Amino acid sequence: MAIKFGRPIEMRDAPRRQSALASTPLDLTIRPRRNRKAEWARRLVRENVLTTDDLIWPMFVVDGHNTRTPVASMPGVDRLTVDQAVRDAERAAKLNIPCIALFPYTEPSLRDEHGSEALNPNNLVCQSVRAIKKEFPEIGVLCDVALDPFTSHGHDGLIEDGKILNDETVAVLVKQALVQAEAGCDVIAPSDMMDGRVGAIREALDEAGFLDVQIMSYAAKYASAFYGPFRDAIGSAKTLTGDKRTYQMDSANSDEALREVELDIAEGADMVMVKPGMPYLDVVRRVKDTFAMPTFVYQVSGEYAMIAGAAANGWIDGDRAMMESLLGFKRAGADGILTYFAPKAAEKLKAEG
Ligand SMILES: NCc1[nH]cc(CCC(=O)O)c1CC(=O)O
Ligand SMILES: [Mg+2]
Repeated sequence: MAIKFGRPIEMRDAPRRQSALASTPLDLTIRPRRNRKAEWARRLVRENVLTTDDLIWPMFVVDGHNTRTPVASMPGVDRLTVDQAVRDAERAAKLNIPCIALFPYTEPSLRDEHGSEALNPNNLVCQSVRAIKKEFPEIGVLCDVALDPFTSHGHDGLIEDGKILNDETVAVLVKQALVQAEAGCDVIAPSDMMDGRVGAIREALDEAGFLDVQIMSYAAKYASAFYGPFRDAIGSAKTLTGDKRTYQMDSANSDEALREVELDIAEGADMVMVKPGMPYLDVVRRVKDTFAMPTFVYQVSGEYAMIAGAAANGWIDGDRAMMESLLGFKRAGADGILTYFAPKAAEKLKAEG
């Protein structure tokens, strides 16, 4: 079911012919439509642009060989075995996408209460980083730091008596970050929302000599229903007990986002992120205006699924909705966007020249 959207209807500069619709013109000095009268004029006054430089491509990796498994709730997104992740990294490099982000689907048998597999220097993420950096050293690789892909309970941290422990979790996250840096990761991205983890990770990275490894903190990360498809993709949807509201933020708040971002900057974050994206554009704008930091936004799995799913049904024009949503992040002040649309958007931008 293809959607047909309009051929361009442009205004004419020539005086209108006599027609039944003609009437006396309104006495308007200011007619904002003049600046929209033709594509060249719209281009001239356009305030924001999306370029390939704005994109970070998140990928899911899984054990095995030469296999791509579709994620049912994310049409167009696959789980990739390491060799296939390298192929997609090649596609990213060819498209000039600056950075990719890696998320593992961990075999259920490797998940435990403490998320021990996160510290295995040969886990899927570390294998992928090594394989990708070996073939494509010029592409940036970002690694998520959190325990949820590795825990049997699906939480980002350690649990005791039903409570997520902060400081004990931070100690494990520090080790996870070091293991990833050792594997060659360029950007450490803590997504767990424990207090104090950015400072602890920065200190440990510096002590270990990883002075140039950047930290992009998921600084204002909300407890969101839009993470559903991601949890399918990494296999934590079925195992997750309860919700993440004691560590991820309440969606009613935005002053709190500023306090969270301020702390992460003080602790050494090089870049900050707001997540999810579309329901939180106001937060992106406030963060950018307040701190003038490199500010990123994550268009999360549920946002992707809404657009890709509606497009697959022929309910919206998928390409246009994709580009409009990405430009919206730029307009809100984001310097970059983590989005599953990255390869598609980059291809479109390339084709448009
Ligand atoms: N801490 C893990 C993590 N890192 C990124 C996402 C979500 C990304 C997406 O939905 O696309 C999540 C899920 C969660 O917090 O439950
Ligand atoms: Mg915080």
